[in-house]
Amino acid sequence: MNEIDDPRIPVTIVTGFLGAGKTTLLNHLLTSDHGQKIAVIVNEFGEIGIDHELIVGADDEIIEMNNGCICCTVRGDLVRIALQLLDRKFSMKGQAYNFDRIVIETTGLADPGPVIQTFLAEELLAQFFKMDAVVTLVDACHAHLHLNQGPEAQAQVAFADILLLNKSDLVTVEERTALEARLRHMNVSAPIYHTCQSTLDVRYVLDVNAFDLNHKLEIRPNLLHAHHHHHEDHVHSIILQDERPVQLQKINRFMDEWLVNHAEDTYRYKGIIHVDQVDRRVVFQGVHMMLGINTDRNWRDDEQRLTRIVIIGKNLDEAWFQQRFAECIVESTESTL
Ligand SMILES: Nc1nc2c(ncn2[C@@H]2O[C@H](COP(=O)(O)OP(=O)(O)OP(=O)(O)O)[C@@H](O)[C@H]2O)c(=O)[nH]1
Repeated sequence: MNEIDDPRIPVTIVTGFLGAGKTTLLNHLLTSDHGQKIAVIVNEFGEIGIDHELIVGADDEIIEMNNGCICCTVRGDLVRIALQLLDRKFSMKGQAYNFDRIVIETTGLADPGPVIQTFLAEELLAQFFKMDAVVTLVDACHAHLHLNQGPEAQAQVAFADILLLNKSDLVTVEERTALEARLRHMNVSAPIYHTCQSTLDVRYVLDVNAFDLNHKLEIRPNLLHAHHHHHEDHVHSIILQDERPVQLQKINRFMDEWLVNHAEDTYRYKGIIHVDQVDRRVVFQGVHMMLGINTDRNWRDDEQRLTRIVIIGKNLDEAWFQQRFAECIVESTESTL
């Protein structure tokens, strides 16, 4: 489906480690002049939430989920809340609440994967909502500490469609550059913006369709060439790319094998596939085992047909991915058969 025609309600997930600036970003989004009504879902640990007290939206609806971490115990709650919001949006009754989009702030320790999966996997949610972007706040001052400490911060970087390097007032230009290189190695496709008080033009984070790799690659084709190898982080990105067409059955087999053997370590993957004898682009994206694949528009005459796949994961065996991908490519002598 063409993203412009997509009538579904956009969902933005705001994630990031403890204290990175998530609530500050939320306030910025709620007070900026974009003319949209935002329904906010805030997930906090503990019975009594604090964050909602700190959120400034006047008209906007703030819904708290305090019964646990959004990625573990409250997935059912998330479905229920999203469906209730939907009900109110389309309700003919007096208290209809006609919001334009949802923003979900996860706890600092949440793995955003299950939240994305919920929106992809629950049929009703997938029908009415589309993932707009996962926005990950990184505390520029403490990022190395957070990233070295445990898998959560690394996973949040891996899942990001947009990375905000926040608190840039607290670090030097050299420190920022070094951190950016580290993040770029972990997540090759997310644009990185440097922010102070989580402030930036909202057009960089809302309605960007960032979950759809196609869009991003069209804007910044060189993203795929950024490659660094100088860090020890377990999370990193792999790029599979070739101008020659791939054979459908072979790429299907490759992806089956990939999901059977490597789904757990594959946080995010997105791609456009140039399939032999097919005039339309095949696009796919997924999270762990949850894969969505479809054909979208025809290749344009003025564009290079190209397969481009980005995989972000933990301890990935790049040689295996490259080799299996290479085996899917149709040699020019075969393609006319
Ligand atoms: N110096 C500096 N402080 C900032 C910046 N952005 C946010 N802060 C401060 O950092 C603290 C944490 O910001 P929050 O927005 O509450 O962070 P959070 O990610 O929502 O925090 P948790 O909900 O605890 O995970 C607050 O005191 C903010 O005022 C910034 O760019 N520079």
